[in-house]
Amino acid sequence: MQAKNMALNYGNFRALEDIDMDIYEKQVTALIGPSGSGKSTFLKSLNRMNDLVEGCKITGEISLEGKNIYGKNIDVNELRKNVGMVFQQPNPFPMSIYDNVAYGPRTHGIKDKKKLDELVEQSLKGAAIWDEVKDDLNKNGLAVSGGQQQRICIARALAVKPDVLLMDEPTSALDPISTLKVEELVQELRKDYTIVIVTHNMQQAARVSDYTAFFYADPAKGGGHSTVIEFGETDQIFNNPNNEQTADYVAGRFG
Ligand SMILES: Nc1ncnc2c1ncn2[C@@H]1O[C@H](COP(=O)(O)OP(=O)(O)OP(=O)(O)O)[C@@H](O)[C@H]1O
Repeated sequence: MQAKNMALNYGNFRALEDIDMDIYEKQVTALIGPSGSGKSTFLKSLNRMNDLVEGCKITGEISLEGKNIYGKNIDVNELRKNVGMVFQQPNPFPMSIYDNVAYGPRTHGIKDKKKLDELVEQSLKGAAIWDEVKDDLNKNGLAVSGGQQQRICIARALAVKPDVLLMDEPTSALDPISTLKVEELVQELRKDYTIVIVTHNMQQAARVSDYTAFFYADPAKGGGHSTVIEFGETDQIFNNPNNEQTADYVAGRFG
């Protein structure tokens, strides 16, 4: 995916501006930056989740495989099938584990039981939770641990076979062991998916990502007007940043 001269307003509040960024295929891109620097806002722009926010206006371009996702004739349901999302709080639907994962394929018209069984198994395996739940597929998706719920949500996102997976602080509500499992999973998933992950955890960004974008709102601009002030390979951003704010932030000196 690619953002070109992208800017976003919530009403009169200019949250993001001058965003030019490549999101490389089958790589993990981490979005880091202080609270309120627009990381989630940018992430949600990548599958048009901000369409649901009244007064939100986006200019410039965000493209998926060369096609502007804000252009004419874009089917937003199709876009969200290609660009899936996992949220900060695990949010399984109040239904069985099986139905959670089969939900997306069913809404896209797949009814065949054998096909659905296959997809559910594949997706739960893809989310590294099959072994833990395979004998309990009828159990309510909310009746398992938070870490398992999050992997069920990842399986639910994988079930519609997206190209891109957006993850908004996917481990911030999880214990350290579940966090590690999700981090290991991200390492596995990057073989097949393009992943964009928002994280406040610098070690996590350094561990799981190939590229890192540092979002920053210059206080001199009086709030908002956030932009990506540095983008590069994660190693470079963490070990040899070009920008003073990036260096201070990754060293934990503010934020
Ligand atoms: N729906 C909204 N309406 C108005 N302003 C919003 C809305 N959502 C976010 N904002 C503002 O946009 C700016 C960017 O917010 P955003 O949540 O994207 O930042 P963030 O970097 O993800 O923060 P955090 O790390 O705290 O989650 C903030 O100033 C926030 O108050």
